[in-house]
Amino acid sequence: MSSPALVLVGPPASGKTTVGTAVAAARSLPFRDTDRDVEVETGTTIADLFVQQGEPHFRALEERAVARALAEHAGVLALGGGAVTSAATRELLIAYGGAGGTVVWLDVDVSSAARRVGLSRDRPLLAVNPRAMLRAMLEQRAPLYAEVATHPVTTAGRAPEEVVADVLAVLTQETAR
Ligand SMILES: Nc1ncnc2c1ncn2[C@@H]1O[C@H](COP(=O)(O)OP(=O)(O)OP(=O)(O)O)[C@@H](O)[C@H]1O
Ligand SMILES: O=C(O)C1=C[C@@H](O)[C@@H](O)[C@H](O)C1
Ligand SMILES: [Mg+2]
Repeated sequence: MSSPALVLVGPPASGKTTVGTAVAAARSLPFRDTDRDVEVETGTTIADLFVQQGEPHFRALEERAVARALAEHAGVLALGGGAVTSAATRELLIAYGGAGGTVVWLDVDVSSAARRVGLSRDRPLLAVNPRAMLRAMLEQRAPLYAEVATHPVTTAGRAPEEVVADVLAVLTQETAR
């Protein structure tokens, strides 16, 4: 059993994969992404899982993947954008944060997120009217990210390098405590 050096939460296109990969490289830590874990476990893509099995099935797999990664991954862990919609996952994250873990919420505004998503079709929930979906997601989920986060970090209008520097500073500050 181990626990992550850092957990990243945030909406789609907030930069979890981009920032998480860079932070992990800077600290020589392994990077893990629960979306990827679910894809490896099922041998399919998240987009196909949504279409073929439905969102509730994906959410159940995601809940298990998050619990497993929180228990065994010692590096940087990025969660799927909607992972915090599970009360069980929020409880695990709050316990991890309470025990000294670091949960960074990468916050983003609707316009930046919409621009970053562009015409990508990899995100099933954003396949139709991405801007309106992002707006609703950001509004509904902000309190959930806030509930589990130990450190909010804004990414709106900021280059990935700036966000990476902020997250590294959070880690340095937490290690010194
Ligand atoms: N701070 C930033 N400024 C501008 N573009 C960014 C920033 N962070 C990430 N991006 C770009 O936005 C896109 C989405 O980023 P990324 O895949 O890291 O987000 P994510 O949070 O992992 O999304 P998902 O929840 O879908 O996995 C990528 O093309 C990335 O290069
Ligand atoms: O925001 C969401 O609900 C999602 C985000 C992605 O990371 C994937 O987990 C999936 O596309 C659902
Ligand atoms: Mg990602």
